[in-house]
Amino acid sequence: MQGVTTLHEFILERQAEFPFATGELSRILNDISLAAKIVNREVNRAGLVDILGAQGNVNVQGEQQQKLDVIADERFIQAFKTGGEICGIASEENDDFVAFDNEISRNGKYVVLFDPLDGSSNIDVNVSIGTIFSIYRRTSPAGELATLEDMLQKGTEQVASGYVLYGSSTMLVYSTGCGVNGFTLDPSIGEFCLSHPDMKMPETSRLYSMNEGNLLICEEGIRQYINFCQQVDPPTGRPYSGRYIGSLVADFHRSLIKGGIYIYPDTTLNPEGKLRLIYECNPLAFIAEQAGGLATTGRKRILDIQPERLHQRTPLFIGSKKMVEQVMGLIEEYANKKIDA
Ligand SMILES: O=P(O)(O)OC[C@H]1O[C@](O)(COP(=O)(O)O)[C@@H](O)[C@@H]1O
Ligand SMILES: [Mg+2]
Ligand SMILES: [Mg+2]
Repeated sequence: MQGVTTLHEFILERQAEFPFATGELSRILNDISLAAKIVNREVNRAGLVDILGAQGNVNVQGEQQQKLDVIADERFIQAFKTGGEICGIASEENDDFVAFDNEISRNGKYVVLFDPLDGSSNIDVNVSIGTIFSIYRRTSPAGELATLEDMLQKGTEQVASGYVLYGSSTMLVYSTGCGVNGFTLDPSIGEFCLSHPDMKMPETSRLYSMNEGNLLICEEGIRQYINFCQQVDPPTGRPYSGRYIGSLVADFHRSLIKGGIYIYPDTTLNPEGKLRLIYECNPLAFIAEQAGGLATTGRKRILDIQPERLHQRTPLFIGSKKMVEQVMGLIEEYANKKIDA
């Protein structure tokens, strides 16, 4: 089709750049786009069919599972089970990882870790939500069942990651380590089409994003940073504007396009932070770095963290390079002041 590149075509074009590519990763990306279209259909008609509200269970995160959390989880697991490229998965919604125990899948080279529905608190109020995914090569031998070690790899080992944003339009954004590209779903043809080639995150911006309800229970350096953003100083474009959607995917997507910083710190109530390292932070950190941004715990690079547990949480400071560097500087400065005091 003149001038339009579909996701499928783009994946095949990029695959051709890797002489030894077998097509398995390409098929996984296509499986993800198909499952995303099915979930998108459910999201779009959520108010018309009985899929709003809570499912009635509490998940391993201690959260009330929403019906759409479960539906999205099932749709993606179904997509991952069939292809044969994937030997196992881990989902934010499931207590344990799943090793696919059939002959074809046992020979699959990859594992997928995912947050099937991100922004669950926004489902019922028709605010943008998403899906986040992360793909690794297995470390266990082919032919055997996938293992916990396959799931607990450092973020630096990702071969691909991305997210789907179910918003005013539906987008799929991903990276295989050669830049970041965004595709918009054209409902009239049912195809994701290249709309945001080679995405670059601006180095700085006037947008900051944090649930300020946590300001009194996080560390001083962060309060000082938010205070800096809110100071009146026209020459530096301050006060900056606060933006907080409450769906990580949507807040991240805005930062990717317009620049900005998203902060979800550890607090006295959540000493580890809230967001999940392997389902949420690693995949977005991979995208952020590929687009020229940064992702840290406030002290350490997210992608360098060695995961120890499936549902491990971490503080997250992600976004424009200069903004993340500035808040890290303040965190260190005030932590040292506290020590010296
Ligand atoms: O309500 P809070 O504490 O601000 O947390 C909002 C954050 O929690 C999340 O909803 C957690 O993700 P899930 O919806 O997948 O559980 C993020 O999307 C969002 O950024
Ligand atoms: Mg989430
Ligand atoms: Mg979720």
